[in-house]
This record gives sequence, structure tokens and C-alpha cells, in this order.
Amino acid sequence: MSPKYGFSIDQLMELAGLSVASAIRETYPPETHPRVLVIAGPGNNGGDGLVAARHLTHFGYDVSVCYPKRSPGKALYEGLVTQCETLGVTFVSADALVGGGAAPPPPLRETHDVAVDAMFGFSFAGAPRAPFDALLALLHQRASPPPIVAVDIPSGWDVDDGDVFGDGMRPETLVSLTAPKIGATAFAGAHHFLGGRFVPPRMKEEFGLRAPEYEGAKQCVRIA
Ligand SMILES: NC(=O)C1=CN([C@@H]2O[C@H](COP(=O)(O)OP(=O)(O)OC[C@H]3O[C@@H](n4cnc5c(N)ncnc54)[C@H](O)[C@@H]3O)[C@@H](O)[C@H]2O)[C@@H](O)CC1
Ligand SMILES: [K+]
Repeated sequence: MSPKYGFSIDQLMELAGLSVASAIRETYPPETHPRVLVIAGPGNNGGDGLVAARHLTHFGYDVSVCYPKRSPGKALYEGLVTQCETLGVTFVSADALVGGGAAPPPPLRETHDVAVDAMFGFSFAGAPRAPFDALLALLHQRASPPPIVAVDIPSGWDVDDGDVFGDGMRPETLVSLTAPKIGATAFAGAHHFLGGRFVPPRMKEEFGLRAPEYEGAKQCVRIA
């Protein structure tokens, strides 16, 4: 976010992904929700999802990742993929989820207990392009998906104007990173957490952030 405060993107992404995994552990324990699907987009929101996938595996979940638009040559992302592969995380294609073959895949809620939406964050713009249009449809409420945990902002929502199409997905949980985005005021799901615990007091003052205090060693704090 700000080199001025000395943080690298790798560090912030690690804290972001850890806070998403922590919020999932708090809300959907592995005893009741063992199978987690992470859908990762091409940018840093997707990177947060890859980090969360690694931590969730350490927390005892059976994690699958759909990461259809990779960034070849970007060491940060290649490293995150290798880390997940080494841990035994399963990578699935978009076709396997949305049905690119002869037989349609089973409904997502039959194969996964939680879906993590890490497709797009605050840099999303315009109509979603393939294959994310089909993946977003898979998470749409009319498809009766499993509980959705959105990273930073529900994908397809405008960072300021929220669900401008009025027909987007309806995540049950949102993990806002650093500070809730203006568009997130339209979020009406059951669980809203703040994550990405790194903000020094001086930065809070500079940006006028009025974030709630984290308790003890927790990596996320419930805000609704
Ligand atoms: N403090 C911060 O700023 C931090 C931000 N992080 C994450 O970074 C996110 C922002 O990351 P980025 O700026 O990389 O952007 P995003 O991850 O929001 O998305 C950008 C990517 O999506 C693609 N894209 C945009 N609109 C599209 C469309 N309509 N259809 C298909 N593809 C589209 C772009 O080509 C680009 O590859 C935040 O929301 C947050 O999740 C964290 O990783 C770490 C800390
Ligand atoms: K998202």
C-alpha cells in the first residue's frame, strides 16, 4: 500500500491472506465445512486467495484452487502456486467447475462447503471477461452456491458504487482489508470482518482510518 511505511506487497498479501483464512476458521470450522474452494483472479486479490489457500490447508481444510489466469514470470505468484502445490492443494480448471465437457459438473454446494471469492478487488473495471463471467455466475445466488467468503470486496462490485448491476453475488461473509471500501456499505451478509493487521498508528492518522482494535493475537476483527 505504501512504501513510505516500509511494507512490501508480499508482506501485505501474506497478512491479507492470513486474515481471510482466520475469518474462515472462526466462521466455518473444518469440522463442519471441510471442503473449501478458492477462486483466484489474475491480480493481487487472487494472490490473497492463494495465501489464504495455504493457511487454510495448515488449519486442516481440504482446499481446492481455481486459478485460471496466471501471471507467468511473476515470482510472487509463481512462488505462491508452488507453495500450494507442495502442500497438496488441488488445482482445478474453470471448465471443471462450470462445465466445459460433455457431462455437466455437480452443483458446487455438493462438492464444496465454502467458496472463497478472490477474483477481483479494488481494481476491477467493466464487464467481467471470460472465464470469470462464468465463474461469477457459478457463485450467483440463483445457482444456490455454498456460503461465499468475499476477499476485500465482492467480485463484480464497484469499489465505490458497490453492486452497480444490482444482480451480483450475495456473499455470506466479507473480509475487508485494511479498511472497508465505500462500495462495501451495500454488503448485507451475516459476517463482516476487517483483516490485514498491519496499520501503524501514524498511518491511521494520515488516512483518517477509524478501525476497531484487534483482540490479542487475532488476525481479523468482526465489524458486523
Ligand atoms: N493494501 C493493499 O493495497 C493491499 C491489497 N491487496 C489486494 O489487492 C487487491 C487489488 O489488487 P490489484 O490492484 O492487483 O487488482 P485486482 O486483484 O482487483 O484485479 C486486477 C486484475 O483483474 C483484471 N481485471 C480487471 N477488471 C476485469 C474484468 N472486468 N474482467 C476480467 N479481468 C479484469 C485486471 O486485468 C488485473 O489483472 C485488493 O482488493 C486486495 O485484495 C493485498 O494483496 C495486499 C494489500
Ligand atoms: K473479491
